[in-house]
Amino acid sequence: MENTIPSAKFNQYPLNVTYSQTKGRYFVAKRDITLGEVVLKCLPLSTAPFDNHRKRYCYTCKIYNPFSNSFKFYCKSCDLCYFCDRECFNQCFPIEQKIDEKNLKDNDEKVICNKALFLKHELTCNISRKFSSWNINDKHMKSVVRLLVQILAERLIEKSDSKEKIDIGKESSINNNENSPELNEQTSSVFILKNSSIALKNSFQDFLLLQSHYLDWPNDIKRDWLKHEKFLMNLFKSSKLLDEDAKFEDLLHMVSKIESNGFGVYYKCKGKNGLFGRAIYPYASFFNHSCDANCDAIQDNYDKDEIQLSTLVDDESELSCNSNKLCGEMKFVALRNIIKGEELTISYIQDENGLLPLQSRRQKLLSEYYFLCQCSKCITDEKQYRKKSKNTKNRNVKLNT
Ligand SMILES: C[S@@+](CC[C@H](N)C(=O)[O-])C[C@H]1O[C@@H](n2cnc3c(N)ncnc32)[C@H](O)[C@@H]1O
Repeated sequence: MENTIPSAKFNQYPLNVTYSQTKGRYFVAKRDITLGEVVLKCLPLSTAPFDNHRKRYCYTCKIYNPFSNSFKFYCKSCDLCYFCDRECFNQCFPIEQKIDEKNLKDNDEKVICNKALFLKHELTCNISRKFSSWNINDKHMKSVVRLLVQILAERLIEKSDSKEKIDIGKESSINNNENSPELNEQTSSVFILKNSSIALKNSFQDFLLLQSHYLDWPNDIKRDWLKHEKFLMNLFKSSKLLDEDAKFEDLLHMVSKIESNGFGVYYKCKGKNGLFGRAIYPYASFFNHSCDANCDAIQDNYDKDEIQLSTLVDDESELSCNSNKLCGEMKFVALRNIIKGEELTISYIQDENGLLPLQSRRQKLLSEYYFLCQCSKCITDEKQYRKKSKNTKNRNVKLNT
């Protein structure tokens, strides 16, 4: 793990990645940081809404509208990808909106397509349909696999060199390419990749470097997953998202990486937070947990209080979110002044008032994340606890003598 410290990636931020044997890789402040300062901004590698939230989540701009029953634009084939407006829909479905460049007038806006998004949908549309037939009640398992599908599609997109930029309107072979997950060169030269944010963008390789706790899983959890080995391996291999020689254990390590490093994605509505899915931000995964965290995550994109609502046709409340398309950007801010060299941490568990006792905190982290917390608060509390129980023992010995 210490060999995989990508410190150079974080040049523009006031942090470095370092390593310790007990806590793995983690962030430290490379200078003094002041309260409220942004220490890191990241874009997600992938996001997946929970099934019952998918109709209010925009596949393109990643906005969530809790006031809408369902967005009007969606993929009828998979019924999984919904879009908040036509512009977002067009970015994912460029064929229907193809513009003949010769007929384009000077003032006409070109349709800008997000090639990576288009390819991702092409690769996952079929699998998403088959996935709906997976008859399980385990919502957690289902949502983890949904996210894994999106992440594995990233691998193929990266292989296809998605960074090439070119205008839509040139001849495309996409129509002949409907069922093939193999991405040919012509396909990849047809779109503009829209990526204007300065937030850090992760890659599939970054995901692979994340920590897995698969080997620490209790047997009953392993058994639960094993029950679905045949269905899942068939699903991933038939869609070419997994290579033929991949083993189920490889898949379970990826599942564990999602569980140990995934972030809940929240919307804020009338002052309350609601969870609508999960996402993976590999660079943000260098934040270790602390029971007295000095940083917190803010997901700007989902803050409904900052997004204008406008009433559109059919009396349906829809988002007017063009100026807010942050594509799921998450930023991390300092919760207090932090001095150079101090570890930067966030909290993985809900204990806002710091009221949970040491044993409960550690038990929660062990059962949900499979690690024994070694944060400075737990170490201090543990020392005090030991001292107290030693004093009590001594007192009891004295009383008995
Ligand atoms: C999101 S990752 C954080 C980065 C990780 N240290 C690494 O090397 O990739 C979460 C994992 O880091 C380790 N970790 C995080 N906080 C910790 C803590 N307070 N004490 C011990 N280990 C911790 C655990 O192994 C946990 O599963």
